Amino acid sequence: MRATATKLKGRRGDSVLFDDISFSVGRGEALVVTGPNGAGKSTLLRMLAGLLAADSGSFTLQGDDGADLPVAEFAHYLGHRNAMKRELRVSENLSFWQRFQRPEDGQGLSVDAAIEAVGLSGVAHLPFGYLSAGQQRRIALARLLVARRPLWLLDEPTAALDSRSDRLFADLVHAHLAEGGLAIAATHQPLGLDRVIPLELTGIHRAATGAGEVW
Ligand SMILES: Nc1ncnc2c1ncn2[C@@H]1O[C@H](COP(=O)(O)OP(=O)(O)OP(=O)(O)O)[C@@H](O)[C@H]1O
Repeated sequence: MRATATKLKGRRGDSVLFDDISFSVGRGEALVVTGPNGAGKSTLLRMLAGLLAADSGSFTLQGDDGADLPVAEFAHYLGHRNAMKRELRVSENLSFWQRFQRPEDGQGLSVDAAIEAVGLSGVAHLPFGYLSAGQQRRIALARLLVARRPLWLLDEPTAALDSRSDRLFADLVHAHLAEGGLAIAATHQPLGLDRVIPLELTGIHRAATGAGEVW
C-alpha cells in the first residue's frame, strides 16, 4: 500500500498556502508535517482526508496490487476536535465509531481493549464530557484502534497529552507502522517517532526528503 501526493496546491480564499507538495508514504512509514501557525498543516490534512478539494494536484492511495483505494474507507482522520458526543458514555461513543468505521473484514480491537490500550480502564461508563482534556484526546486515539484502517491522518494528535501519554501515543503509532500501517501527522511538538519523513510548510513549500529524522 502506498499514499502518494502529487503537486498538491492548497488555497484558502485568495491565499495560496502551499504549492507543488509531493510525497510518497509506504507501509511502515510516517510523514510528519511541521510549520508555523497558519502555514496550512490542517488544510493539507483535511485535503488528504477528502474533506477539502485541492486547487490542483492529487492524493491517491494504492493497494499492494496497485489498485486505487478510496481514502474515505481506508483512512482514519483525527482532527483538532475529538469527534465524540459529550453526553454519551465513552463506551457508547467508541461503539458508534466501531460500527460506523469497521472495515468489512471486521478487524479492530474491542471497545474495552481499545480503552485499556490508551491506559484508561475504568472510564468506559463515564460520559465523555466528564473526562479531562488529555483523557478525551486519549479516547479519541482509541477510536483509531476499534476499527482497523491502514492510513492514519492525524492533526495535532498529542495536543493536551502529558509526557507519559506522549510516549503511549508514540507506542501506538509504532505498533501501527509495525503492522504495515501508514501515518501522516501534523504537529508543533516532537511526537517521539523514529525515522519519519519530514515535510515542512513555511508558506513557501519545501519538498519532503528521505526518512531518517526523529520527531
Ligand atoms: N474556512 C476557512 N476559510 C478561509 N480561510 C481559512 C479557513 N480555514 C483556515 N483558513 C486560513 O488558512 C490558513 C491556514 O490554516 P490552517 O488551519 O491550515 O493552518 P495550520 O498550519 O494548521 O495552523 P495551526 O498551526 O495554527 O493549527 C490560515 O491563515 C487560516 O486563517
